[in-house]
Amino acid sequence: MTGTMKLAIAGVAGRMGRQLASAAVEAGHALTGASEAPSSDALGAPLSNLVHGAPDDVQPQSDVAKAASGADVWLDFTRPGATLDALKHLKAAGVKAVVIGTTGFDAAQEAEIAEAAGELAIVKAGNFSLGVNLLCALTKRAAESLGEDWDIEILETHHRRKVDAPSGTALMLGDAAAAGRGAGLKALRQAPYDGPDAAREAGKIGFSVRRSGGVIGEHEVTFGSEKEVITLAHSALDRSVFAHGALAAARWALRQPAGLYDMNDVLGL
Ligand SMILES: NC(=O)C1=CN([C@@H]2O[C@H](COP(=O)(O)OP(=O)(O)OC[C@H]3O[C@@H](n4cnc5c(N)ncnc54)[C@H](OP(=O)(O)O)[C@@H]3O)[C@@H](O)[C@H]2O)C=CC1
Ligand SMILES: O=C(O)C1=N[C@H](C(=O)O)C[C@H](O)C1
Repeated sequence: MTGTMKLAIAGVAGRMGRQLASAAVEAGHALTGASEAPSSDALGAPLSNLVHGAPDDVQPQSDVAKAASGADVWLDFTRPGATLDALKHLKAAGVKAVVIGTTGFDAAQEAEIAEAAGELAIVKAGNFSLGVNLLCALTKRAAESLGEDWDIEILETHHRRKVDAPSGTALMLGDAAAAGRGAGLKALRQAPYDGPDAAREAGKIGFSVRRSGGVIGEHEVTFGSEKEVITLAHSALDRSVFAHGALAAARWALRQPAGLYDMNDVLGL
């Protein structure tokens, strides 16, 4: 499918919400609706107040059904509770596809998303940038090639306002590394290094987290043996990379049957 998509953006006043709205306007898509938290100052004000070039006659709503009405795609980069609440209303509102960028879901919440994918085409990713998705493929490949005597460690750095840790991207990289070792991350995740008995366990995948100022997102995977270290890394220099990836995912999802997809499916990686 080419041409204009009808889009609704959840959490439109947030960092990613604004990026998504601005990328959608730039690409000529129709912004038919937007949501915000019940306490948000942005509720009821024209979307053009938030994003240059956005329509004057669309206002952020706290009611998901109203925000989603008329949209083909719901783009959601908010908080786990908000995303799950929205999923309950989207099918009835006529939405065909959903793009979820929100991170920080627990296992029970992941299961709720999988259930919603029984009736909606959902693309969910902890990172929508091309670079990070390629980095995941490279990480899997390196983990396949290197034995347990190469320690896998993942370091992520983000801005001081990020609430979840480790980042969704770090967990994607951990999943990729674990898959390369023929296992799941649940089995291979190293307990945090903290306290008097915090030695590394052979074959485990460790995570370190930094929060600092305005850093958009930096990820590093190291494979360390006794005598050499391989480092694979990615830095996001602009949030628009996530928004452009999300719009590509939206376009792709509109052509798919109901199901749960990720960026590997969209990019054919
Ligand atoms: N997958 C990817 O490529 C990327 C994912 N992310 C993820 O996206 C999420 C959002 O990140 P970011 O934009 O930086 O965060 P922000 O806090 O800037 O934005 C989130 C927005 O959602 C709003 N919100 C909260 N509850 C609701 C609700 N019930 N209904 C509607 N809106 C709501 C917030 O409002 P309020 O502030 O008033 O609570 C806020 O405006 C995070 O989970 C982050 O990790 C971020 C970048 C890329
Ligand atoms: O919260 C953020 O900002 C980001 N979140 C995503 C994550 O949790 O990995 C993606 C990106 O790194 C920015």
